[in-house]
Amino acid sequence: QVSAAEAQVNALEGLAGKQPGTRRSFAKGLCATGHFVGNTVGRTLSTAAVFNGDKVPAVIRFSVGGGNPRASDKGKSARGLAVALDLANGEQWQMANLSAPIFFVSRPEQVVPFLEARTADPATGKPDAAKLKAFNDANPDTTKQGAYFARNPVPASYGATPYWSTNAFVFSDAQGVNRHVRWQFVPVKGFEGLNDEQLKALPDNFLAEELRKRVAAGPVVFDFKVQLAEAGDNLTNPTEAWPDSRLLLPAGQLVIDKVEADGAGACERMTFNPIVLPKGIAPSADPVLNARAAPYGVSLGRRLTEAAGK
Ligand code: HEM
Repeated sequence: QVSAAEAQVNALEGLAGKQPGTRRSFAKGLCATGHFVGNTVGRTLSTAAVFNGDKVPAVIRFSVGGGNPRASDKGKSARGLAVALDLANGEQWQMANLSAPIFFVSRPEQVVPFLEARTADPATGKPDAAKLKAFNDANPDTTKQGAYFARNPVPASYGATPYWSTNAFVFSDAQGVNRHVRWQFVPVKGFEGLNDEQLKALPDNFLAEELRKRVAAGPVVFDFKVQLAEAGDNLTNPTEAWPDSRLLLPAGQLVIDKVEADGAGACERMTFNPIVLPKGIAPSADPVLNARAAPYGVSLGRRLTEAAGK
């Protein structure tokens, strides 16, 4: 009997091929460190101690989507920003955000068939086009994230693209009011994209070195912005962004001031489990969010035991 989480991780391995010792999703990446500082808006929205205004140490990982640790940095695919904040009171806030406002499935049950429809048929070495079309036709919601990446430029830097929670969370304030939110990390210096000519001139691996150079010249800073849901917004489907007209409130900043060498750093031998949250922030009922803890654990277990040669 294979659990849903094991089946999801198996399907990620099926698509990317077995890549021992690395994450089964967002396999390519590097560690960084810095800190988070919350502000008064954060304190108004949530009682979480992370917003108290003190510097909260952050372990960070930037990544490229997919299960291949040798993926090109030039792909029209996701970039990831994972953050683990160690609060002075002993709590942790872990998150794994990506460079699109939406995710590729509405429901966890779609993950395995989505990946399988894109996996090469051993007979032809290519995905079965008819199978992919049938899946897409039956699940049009799963084509929206790909369309988002296709119409947006490839980011020039890990430090110059926004990242979204995509899933909704619940912030609780001191009066006991609960608000559904989604958050974004927005680079204070703005988005930098690459045109086709610039892309051609770059090697497949440029993001890690670019980030080291950028941070050597000065800290990379993201505004942490909280988007508030209004009545009628879909709270449980991460393929549906909320309208841009929703209030978007800056509640703090993430500062990155150190980038590790390839393969080094605290982010390597841990996972970023998005339902590890401080008191004052809770998971929403989004089924995709609640399905994330188990496969992250499965992937961590597999890669750590492989790395140990077990
Ligand atoms: C049921 C749906 C999902 C499954 C099965 C899944 C699976 C995974 C797995 C297996 C990993 C590797 C974990 C590790 O080895 O540490 C991972 C990492 C990641 N996932 Fe998901 N995921 C899901 C949903 C999402 C969503 C909704 C987002 C949107 C923000 C997301 C963003 C990321 C990012 C950015 C990472 C890399 C984190 C890091 O750098 O450690 N995932 N996911």
